[in-house]
Amino acid sequence: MKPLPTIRTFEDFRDAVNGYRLPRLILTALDLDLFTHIGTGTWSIPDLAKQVAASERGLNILCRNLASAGLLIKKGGRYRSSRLAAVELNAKSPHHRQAYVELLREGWANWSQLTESVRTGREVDPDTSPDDPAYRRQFSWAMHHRAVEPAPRVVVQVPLKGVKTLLDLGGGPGTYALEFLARHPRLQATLCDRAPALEVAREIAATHKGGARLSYLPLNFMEADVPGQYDVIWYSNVLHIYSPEDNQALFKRLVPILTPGGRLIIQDAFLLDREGLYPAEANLFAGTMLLCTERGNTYSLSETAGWLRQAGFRRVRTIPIKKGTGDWEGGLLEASLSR
Ligand SMILES: C[S@@+](CC[C@H](N)C(=O)[O-])C[C@H]1O[C@@H](n2cnc3c(N)ncnc32)[C@H](O)[C@@H]1O
Repeated sequence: MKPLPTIRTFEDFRDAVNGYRLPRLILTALDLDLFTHIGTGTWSIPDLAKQVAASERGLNILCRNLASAGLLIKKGGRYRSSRLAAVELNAKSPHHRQAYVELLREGWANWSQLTESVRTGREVDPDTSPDDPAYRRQFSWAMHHRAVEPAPRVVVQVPLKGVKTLLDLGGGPGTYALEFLARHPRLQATLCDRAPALEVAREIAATHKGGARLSYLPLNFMEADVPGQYDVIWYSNVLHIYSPEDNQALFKRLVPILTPGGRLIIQDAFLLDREGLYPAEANLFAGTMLLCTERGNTYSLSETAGWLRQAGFRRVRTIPIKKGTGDWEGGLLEASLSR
């Protein structure tokens, strides 16, 4: 995400508040399933209006704006989809990122309840259980669609020389574990998550190069101890779901399941500056955690490093990730035990 402009003048303020307009136009296109209707065809507004059951006036304004944003291409009053819209936002395409797009769409409804969440300090939908199978399946596919691009770029930058066993803790659909396996032919990996997430992972693993070396551990790791011994524990995008206390207690419980010299590697939306304000994406993501989790937040690299040292890890360092190639900005946090 590009850095957000600082708000200094009233005009900056107005522009920042008006920033909701393009997202809202895109979400309306998704509500209308516009990119699926357009498909790979070229449409006049009257024909498209009939196809999507919308007004010509409304669709004209919508499509013009989507074209100025690059999602549609306009020529002589007719519209077609951009490559991105035709391939990744079109339900008829094999590369449709359905679950992740749906998760992004839900963000609007969640963020519209932010005032209430700030007042109460509570998530917007406390009744949805993280164990609900349908919810978990859909979320796991969303996580796969989200991670499928960054995972190979990140995994090549994680040093795993000599590592035989890896635990992907809260690994969801296994996107990262499978990339580690594909890159390291002697590695065995274990994927620990809730059972419905592991079902999705099995489906993905069935068509993946490293799938045969992946084992599955259905477990709530906050409630039960994780069995086994591992050279590396990969904890990716889970830290932010939990409170500092939850994470500190977990880190202590992970020490005995690591082999001597073993490492815990954390990937998350770390805040990087002293005041905990930047990167903007990591700060904004804390809002999503307020809205969607009971106790989650985003944390600074330095406070997380402090929890790791307290848990008994001897050396804590950042694994640098080349700018623009990470799941988030700022690299990974690696904590090692003594040998
Ligand atoms: C945001 S997803 C991240 C998935 C994956 N690690 C990635 O980076 O793409 C968080 C995952 O952690 C799992 N998780 C969170 N708390 C858990 C717990 N207590 N026990 C088992 N799995 C948990 C969730 O089910 C979900 O699959």
